[in-house]
Amino acid sequence: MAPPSIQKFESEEQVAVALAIYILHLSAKFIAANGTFSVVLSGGTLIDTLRKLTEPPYVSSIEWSKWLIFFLDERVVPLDHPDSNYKLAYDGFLNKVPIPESNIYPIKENLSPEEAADEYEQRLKHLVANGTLKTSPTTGFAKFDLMLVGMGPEGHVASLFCWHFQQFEKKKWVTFITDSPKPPPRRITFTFPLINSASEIAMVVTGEDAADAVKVALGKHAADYYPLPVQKVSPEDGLTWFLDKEAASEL
Ligand SMILES: O=C1O[C@H](COP(=O)(O)O)[C@@H](O)[C@H](O)[C@H]1O
Repeated sequence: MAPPSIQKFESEEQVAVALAIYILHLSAKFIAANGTFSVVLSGGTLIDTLRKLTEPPYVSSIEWSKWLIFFLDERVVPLDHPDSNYKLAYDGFLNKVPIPESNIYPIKENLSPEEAADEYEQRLKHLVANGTLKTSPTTGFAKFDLMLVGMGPEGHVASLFCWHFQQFEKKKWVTFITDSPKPPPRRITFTFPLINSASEIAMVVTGEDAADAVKVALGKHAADYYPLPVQKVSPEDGLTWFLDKEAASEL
């Protein structure tokens, strides 16, 4: 993999604009190549940073009907619950753009975390089998076009946390956690082999709370310590960090 591109901006507003332009170009590129654009969303602050895509001039420059939307991790709560990443994404982004409902893949409700993870993994495998999603020839996992990944202040990504075994999963595509250190405790999450099979990953990190973990991940001593989950993000084609001034303040 090529070294990551690290893009630093003066403000979160500038990150939002740069992210919209980056996504717009990838959307056009992948739709021209495959006819669709498969996008995986994190929850958290990332959703607000996508706001420029819903505004002129970007909103009318995208073929939204070709987008396919998946969720990098999800809290095992009803889809209309305030903790649901689907609800966050729907209220903040998805209901503002014309992506067909049938192209959006939330988790199934009323299942245990283990059942919800297995069901989502089976659905992804079915979408690979019927040609909706591509497969990585190197890993055999689904190969999403773009993952939009946020990071918690202690370096977690998706629902893969420090000191929790889910970050070491090698075979499953989607796994579950019932004791997440960040509430709510019951969640499902993509695993690192699935995350790292993506073509492109944008690590979108803003705010001073993230500065210490950004320093650990990208600073000159990054290789000296036991890696944070975020340091295991390593997609097949391209990794781009979008940082605002506060998040990059310790670099
Ligand atoms: O719990 C979660 O946290 C991370 C980071 O969220 P942020 O608010 O610090 O940006 C998020 O990426 C993940 O999807 C979410 O479930």
